[in-house]
Parts: sequence; C-alpha cells; structure tokens
Amino acid sequence: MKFAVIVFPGSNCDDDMVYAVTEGLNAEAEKVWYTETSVADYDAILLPGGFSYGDYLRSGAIARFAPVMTSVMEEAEKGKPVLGVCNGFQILLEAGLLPGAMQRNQNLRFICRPTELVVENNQTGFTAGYKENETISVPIAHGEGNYFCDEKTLKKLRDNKQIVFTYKSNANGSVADIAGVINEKGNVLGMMPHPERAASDILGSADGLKLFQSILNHWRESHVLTS
Ligand SMILES: NC(=O)CC[C@H](N)C(=O)O
Repeated sequence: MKFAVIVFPGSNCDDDMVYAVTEGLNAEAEKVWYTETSVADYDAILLPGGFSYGDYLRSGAIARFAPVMTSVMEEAEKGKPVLGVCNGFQILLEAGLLPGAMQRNQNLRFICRPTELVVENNQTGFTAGYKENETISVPIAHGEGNYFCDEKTLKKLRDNKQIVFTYKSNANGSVADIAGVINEKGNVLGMMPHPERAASDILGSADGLKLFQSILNHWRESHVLTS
C-alpha cells in the first residue's frame, strides 16, 4: 500500500506524516508536491497540517484551488481513503469534501497542547483499531479549529454517525465538541488533532498510530482478500 502526503506551500507536518507511515507502519509514503496533477497511483491520500499559503483569506481557502486538488477530489469521489489533519481538514472543508467550516478558536489564541478525544465511531476505515468510546490522547496545534455547522447539518452528522472524534474538554469552541468528521460515504476523514504527532510512545502518546494502522488494515482487507 502506498500513501501520498500532499505538500502545499506552508505545510509543516508533512515529514511527521511520512514518519508515522514509514516508521510507525513500515509502509510506503511519498510526498506529492501541490503542483502535481495526479494522485491516481496512490492507495491513500494524506493532507498534512500547516499554514498553506500563510492561512491568508481563511485557512485552506487558497490551497483548495491548488492543481493537485482536482485529482484529490476525483480520487475521493472514487472512494479512495483521504485523511486531512488540521490544515488538511481545513482544506477538505474549503474544497467541500466535508460539511461545515472553521472559525478562529473561541479565545482567539493559538492552542498547542495534548487533548483527550473520544472515539465516537469506530465503524470506519480510519478508526476500526479503536474501541467504541475509547478515550485517546492526541495533541492539537491550531488557531482556527473552532468547527461550525448549522443545526440541520449537525443533525445529519449525528444521524449518520459522521462525528468520529469529540473533545472530552472542548478547547476551541467547536459545535458539539466536534474534533473530527467523516463524509457520508465513509472514505474522507478530517480532524483537527494530529495523530501523526502521537505516533510513538517517545512522543508522549502512540494513540494516533492506530488510525494509520486502521487505514492499512482496511486496505489489506479489501485488496488482499478480494485478489
Ligand atoms: N498545525 C496546523 O495545521 C494548524 C495551522 C492552522 N492553519 C491553524 O488554524 O492555525
């Protein structure tokens, strides 16, 4: 299985993402520059954190128009796993691949610290390695992580079990304590906390590694068993 890690001008968690996949999973990961026009050769697409285009306009608002995004959207449409972390999540929201929008943190400050998350849905290709309602420790590092959606969207997210992670203690003001959401089809996940920064015990937590492991296991189950 080969992971693509998309690099936008201003990404700063791309190396951590590659590290989580190569060192943590012993799987293959390649960085893909934002000017590339195809990610069709990869089995999963990772959009890392950072400050793409300096977070001008809104975080992710410019990166969403980067050349590579046309192919990312096509592959997402085909059902390929796409994970956006922090700025990656912001880009997925701006691209319309996930519902909702980001606002600045309620306290208008950049917040960087470990958080406790609840795994609300472990029936996804990204979270099958967790127990339902398991509490995990994964750090956040953002200024615009205050997730917002209207009542109608929130009801839909709840009804479809699209809320995958919530904060145990809401740090940024997100609606319904939301830390991560998945699309209806279940192949595009966006989350503000950084699982790649919780990929080994020496980083303070290895809880994030299970997320990458789940993507790999899901891919193996659907590919190895059917071939
Ligand atoms: N680590 C990140 O991706 C966070 C940066 C992000 N653009 C912000 O809201 O501050």
